[in-house]
Amino acid sequence: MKWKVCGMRDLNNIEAVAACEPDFMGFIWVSKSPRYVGEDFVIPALPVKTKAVGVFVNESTANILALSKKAGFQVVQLHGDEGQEVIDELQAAGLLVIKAISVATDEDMKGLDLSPDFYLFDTKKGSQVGGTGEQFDWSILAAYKLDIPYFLAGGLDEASIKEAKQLPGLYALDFNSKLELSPGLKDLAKVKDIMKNI
Ligand SMILES: O=C(O)c1ccccc1N[C@@H]1O[C@H](COP(=O)(O)O)[C@@H](O)[C@H]1O
Repeated sequence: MKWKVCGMRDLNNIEAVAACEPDFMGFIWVSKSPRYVGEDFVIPALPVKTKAVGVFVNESTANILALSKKAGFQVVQLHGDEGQEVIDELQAAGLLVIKAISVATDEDMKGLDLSPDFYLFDTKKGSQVGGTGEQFDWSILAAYKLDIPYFLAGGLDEASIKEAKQLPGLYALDFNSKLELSPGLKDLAKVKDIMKNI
């Protein structure tokens, strides 16, 4: 099972979490987020195994591509209304694309007709996208039949691992706010627990 730690920002904390070698580490370029890295952030060297992910909400393709070169991420996570055209442009530029879908009911799983490299299913909560710290009803995913693998997100912690692993089509677990001491700062003891149990 692959795993991702998202919402990183503090350089010492990045280094400590990177030593646990998650498969993905996420950095949030959303100015309203308490985990926003800021426009001049450059991702420090990560282990070869760990892919850097830039997280965006309705950012322009041109800005994402410019930032991917300046900041150094190979994967993009899109949490807004981005459609196939944006996904195509980012993939054509060599980026892997994760398209986030907010889920509350079975209805939210209908009409998934995009072709990202991965979907990411996250908790729907009003107008908030991402970082809710709350889980949705995972039984909705029991009927998942698409060939596109997905990340599971939304309030995941160490206690989520066993049940989540049973889900069909699951590619990776995405940990964020439940591991935090404060926004953007992960509790290393919790990260190590996950590393051991994943
Ligand atoms: O964490 C944020 O602040 C955030 C802001 C905007 C878009 C995405 C964001 N985070 C992503 O949300 C999911 C779930 O996080 P949580 O575990 O519920 O806190 C995760 O993929 C984060 O990358």
